[in-house]
Amino acid sequence: MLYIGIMSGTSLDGIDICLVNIDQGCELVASQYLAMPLALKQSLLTLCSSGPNEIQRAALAEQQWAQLAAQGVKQLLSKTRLSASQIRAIGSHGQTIRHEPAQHFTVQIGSPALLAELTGIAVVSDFRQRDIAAGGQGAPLVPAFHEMLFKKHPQPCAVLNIGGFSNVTLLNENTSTLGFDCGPGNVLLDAWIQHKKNQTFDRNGTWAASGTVNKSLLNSMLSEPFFATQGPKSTGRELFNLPWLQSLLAQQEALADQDVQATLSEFTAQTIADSILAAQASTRSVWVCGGGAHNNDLLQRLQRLLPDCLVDSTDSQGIAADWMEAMAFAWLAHCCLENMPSNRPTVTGARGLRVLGAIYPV
Ligand SMILES: Nc1ncnc2c1ncn2[C@@H]1O[C@H](COP(=O)(O)OP(=O)(O)OP(=O)(O)O)[C@@H](O)[C@H]1O
Ligand SMILES: CC(=O)N[C@H]1[C@@H]2OC[C@@H](O2)[C@@H](O)[C@@H]1O[C@H](C)C(=O)O
Repeated sequence: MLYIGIMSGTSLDGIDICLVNIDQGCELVASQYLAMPLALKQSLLTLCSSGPNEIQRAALAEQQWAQLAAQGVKQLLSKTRLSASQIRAIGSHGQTIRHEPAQHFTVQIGSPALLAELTGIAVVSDFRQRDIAAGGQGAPLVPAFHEMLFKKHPQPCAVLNIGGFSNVTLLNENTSTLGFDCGPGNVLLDAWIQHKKNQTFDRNGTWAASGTVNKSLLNSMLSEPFFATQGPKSTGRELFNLPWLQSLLAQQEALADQDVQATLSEFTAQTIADSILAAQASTRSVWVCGGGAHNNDLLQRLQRLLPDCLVDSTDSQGIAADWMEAMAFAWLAHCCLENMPSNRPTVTGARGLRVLGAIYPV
């Protein structure tokens, strides 16, 4: 059965759209990336913190987001010569603009009704709400998908997504799947290079590699209480953002800009390595996906901090690192339509297994 998965992640770089065939597994058929137009990126970013007239701004931004996503779906259908009627459903994550699990809410916008109307395809969306209602974090949700994809791979292993934030799934054939957000992924690296060099990201981590890690800044970042807590846990831009970094920098001696980037890269690698070792010290392979899988500097630091593990992209396992999350949301839509629970209570802390998603039929 053919499904479309759409992910618009916390990096706000763009919308990932993929076409998959779901049978026994989940096979990637085609994909389409749409860069986020600057004005929409700015509107969405502004909605990530409180401000005037939010409801109106959110309602307008989600219409623009749905128009863009629908355009991408049409491009994908035209290049694969498929018609809307051949697609069972779209699984659309939408765009997270708030994530406050401690206050029992998370907000993803993306007007699934408009997306269904514009594409003529049923849409499954609002995946996080039921898990939150059941007392869970509502994130991360990809662990069930990783569990399905990697069940035949040697375990114990970890599947690591480095997107705006990083989250890990720990698989061990003898125990229940674990998973949690490790902390920032690319979000601070992106924010710092944007602030200092007006570039959207540090390609291959070259700028970070040119700097020197500052121990004092590193330790002050690592002392953030989020890192001392065990899972279930998830995080977002509410906690880790440019002002968070700047408030720590204000307590330091002045540092060269590239040294801050190097320290951010080391910090990101260390929070990931520490959380993998704390939760599953027996891990021997770490399969990396998400945009951070392209950051050589970050992966080298991670490999150095995890000397007993093989750290490599999921590409090496035949699973496209860039499309993992979009594929996951196609599969989550399938689970919803088949009435299959897709949260993992050991990951999110929900009271039990739940079928996730709301259906917007055609
Ligand atoms: N060649 C590269 N070198 C370094 N970093 C890269 C490269 N390509 C992508 N990235 C990073 O990956 C980010 C995008 O990753 P991704 O698309 O996985 O994020 P996302 O979907 O927003 O994530 P999530 O929802 O998991 O937080 C970019 O913002 C950039 O920081
Ligand atoms: C609330 C939210 O959007 N969280 C994202 C974010 O990006 C990475 C990490 O933080 C993860 O918890 C989650 O996304 C993936 C798709 C998940 O739910 O598994």
